[in-house]
Amino acid sequence: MSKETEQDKVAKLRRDYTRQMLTESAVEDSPISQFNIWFKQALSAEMLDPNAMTLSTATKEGVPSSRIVLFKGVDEDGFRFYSNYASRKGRELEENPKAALCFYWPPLERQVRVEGDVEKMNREASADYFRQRPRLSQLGAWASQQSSRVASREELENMFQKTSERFENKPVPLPDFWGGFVLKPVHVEFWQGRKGRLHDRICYEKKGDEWNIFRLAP
Ligand SMILES: Cc1cc2nc3c(=O)[nH]c(=O)nc-3n(C[C@H](O)[C@H](O)[C@H](O)COP(=O)(O)O)c2cc1C
Repeated sequence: MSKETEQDKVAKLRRDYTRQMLTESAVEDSPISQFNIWFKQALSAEMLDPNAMTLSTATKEGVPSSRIVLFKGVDEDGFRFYSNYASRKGRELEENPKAALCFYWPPLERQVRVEGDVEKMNREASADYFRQRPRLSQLGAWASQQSSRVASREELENMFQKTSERFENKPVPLPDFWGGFVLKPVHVEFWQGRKGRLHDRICYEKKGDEWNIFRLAP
């Protein structure tokens, strides 16, 4: 008999989802209200980084890329996050505003998917948020030309040092290349893991000002 390889072990990794269920009649009329309920439960559950979400963007040719960013709030306008406008994601959003978000909360056996168009936040709102960031993060935003090549770690640290000296004893202002984004959802899906892979998938799709609610096969 041949020995089980690491690859075989990986292929066998799975678990059953049995904790909860989700039905069309139990969800809120608005996906934002439904998200707020689930996010509150995620915050109360034992897990690291419940506010980490995968953001997927694409070039105008449709070449996709994904990375984690931190969720910073939501209201009827959309889901908020912050980044460098000149970064890869920033450049992709400039040429193609369509994007998707994905949250995964393993202890709750839940996933939330959000799709829509992304807009830049207004400067006052970005500045309000930037003021609340720790000083080191504010300096880091100035020091890092996010997603551009750097020759070495040393170069990065030198940039940080120069930035610290530049703003010594002064408040760090909002860089013009940094700020918030708002993803305005048109499609939101709530996924609850269920037994035997018969998961619940309840979706919201925007039609005018209304949200249509329907179920998808798992
Ligand atoms: C837990 C976690 C949180 C992160 N939060 C942010 C964030 O809020 N904003 C951000 O620009 N990058 C954040 N990053 C870094 C991004 O994943 C990514 O490396 C960076 O934004 C550059 O991506 P890009 O080259 O695709 O633009 C985070 C990474 C991790 C792992």
